Amino acid sequence: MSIGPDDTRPSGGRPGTTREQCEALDAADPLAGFRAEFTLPDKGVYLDGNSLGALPVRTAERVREVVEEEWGRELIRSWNDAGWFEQPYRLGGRIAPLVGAAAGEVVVCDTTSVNLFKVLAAALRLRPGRRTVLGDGAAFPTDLYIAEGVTGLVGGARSVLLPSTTPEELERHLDGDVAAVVLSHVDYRTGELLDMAAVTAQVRAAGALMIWDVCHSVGALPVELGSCGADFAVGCTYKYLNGGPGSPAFLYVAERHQAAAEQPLSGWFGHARPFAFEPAYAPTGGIGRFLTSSPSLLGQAALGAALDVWERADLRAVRAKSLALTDLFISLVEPLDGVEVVTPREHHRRGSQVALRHRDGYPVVQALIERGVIGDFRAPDLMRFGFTPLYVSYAQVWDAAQQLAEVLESGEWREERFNRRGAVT
Ligand SMILES: Cc1ncc(COP(=O)(O)O)c(C=O)c1O
Ligand SMILES: Nc1c(O)cccc1C(=O)C[C@H](N)C(=O)O
Repeated sequence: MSIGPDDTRPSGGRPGTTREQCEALDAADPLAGFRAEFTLPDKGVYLDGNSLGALPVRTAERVREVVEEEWGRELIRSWNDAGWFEQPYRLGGRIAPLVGAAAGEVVVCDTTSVNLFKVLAAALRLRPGRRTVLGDGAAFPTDLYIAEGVTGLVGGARSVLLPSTTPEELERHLDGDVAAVVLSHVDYRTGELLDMAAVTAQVRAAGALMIWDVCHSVGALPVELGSCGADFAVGCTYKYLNGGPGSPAFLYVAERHQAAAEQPLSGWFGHARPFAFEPAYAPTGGIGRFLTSSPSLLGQAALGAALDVWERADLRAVRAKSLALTDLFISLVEPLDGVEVVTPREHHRRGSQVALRHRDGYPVVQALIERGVIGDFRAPDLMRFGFTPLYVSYAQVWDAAQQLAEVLESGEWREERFNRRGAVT
């Protein structure tokens, strides 16, 4: 089977775009030049940037400089001379425009889970008469585990999981006991994008605080934490921002909360006078009070190099291409037998990935990976494909859809080696 206009489509199926048309789209793509800024396999299509972003070409050199020059040659002097102390703030300031925040509202530190622990605990303290934390039962589980952990430490607090995130369901649960709501801007499985402005307004109207997890939207689309009125947010940098495996995460605290917010991981980097070595904790002003420990400088160096690319990328162009790539992929794969497109078709409800339900999604993804098309699988039956506009081309989307059609048509995914459940990512 092949995809393209010569196919016999099931009724309702749209005629496909040809590969030549995709090549023409690539030739006119204003973001095409960014591809050369990443190290990518010569062959194949990488559609897993929603899990681990690709390696920016400049990263290795920047990390080498920090290792050999700042650390190796300058040693301890680099804390002051190379600006190591300021790095969490500086990187936060560079992420701020990508999430619609002011520079002093974002800081880079720790991991998404740890940062969620900090901001959720701070939110509970800001709403002392309230004890419920609402989360989405289908959220990436670490968020739910952290909500469980935080509420477990606060007398009388509880974590309640919503069966869905519709406005009606939220309304049903938003009573006077809800202190905070934690939701993902883009769902890690389905790719569904929530209306940040509307949800935030609804939550705040009920007197609760809104905490967004923007792991799957930062770098994929413009995020507007400030104008949407978000109270707190957390996000990772290893997906669309391309900071590297396990790269440091970030957190956002709206300026209006910074003076009163108190987070429980009160380590010395959040102290007003860390080098006075005082026995009692006294938080510093501003976003800095959300720091805990010494920054991980090598990880931060890699993130800095990745953010250099973002200085030049126009997020509106990224969003436009992301929607075009996902539209293209959906139109090419929706007629395939046994495939159900789970990701919303409406642009305003879609992030930058496409999730396809297939009964045998796991071995199908393994067979695709062997052919060089790298996506991933999320139980029980979702094949996930992430589209990163800085380095995925239209022709590659066409090739990936063609490979999927061939895998399904040939039935090669039935081979025993694709059905061994070894891989975990
Ligand atoms: C929505 C979401 N939140 C959090 C995480 C992970 O957090 P951490 O950086 O703590 O591993 C992920 C994926 O890894 C995620 O998809
Ligand atoms: N963060 C990951 C990791 O450290 C290892 C493997 C995968 C991941 C992921 O990013 C999973 C991802 N959050 C997801 O959307 O499923």
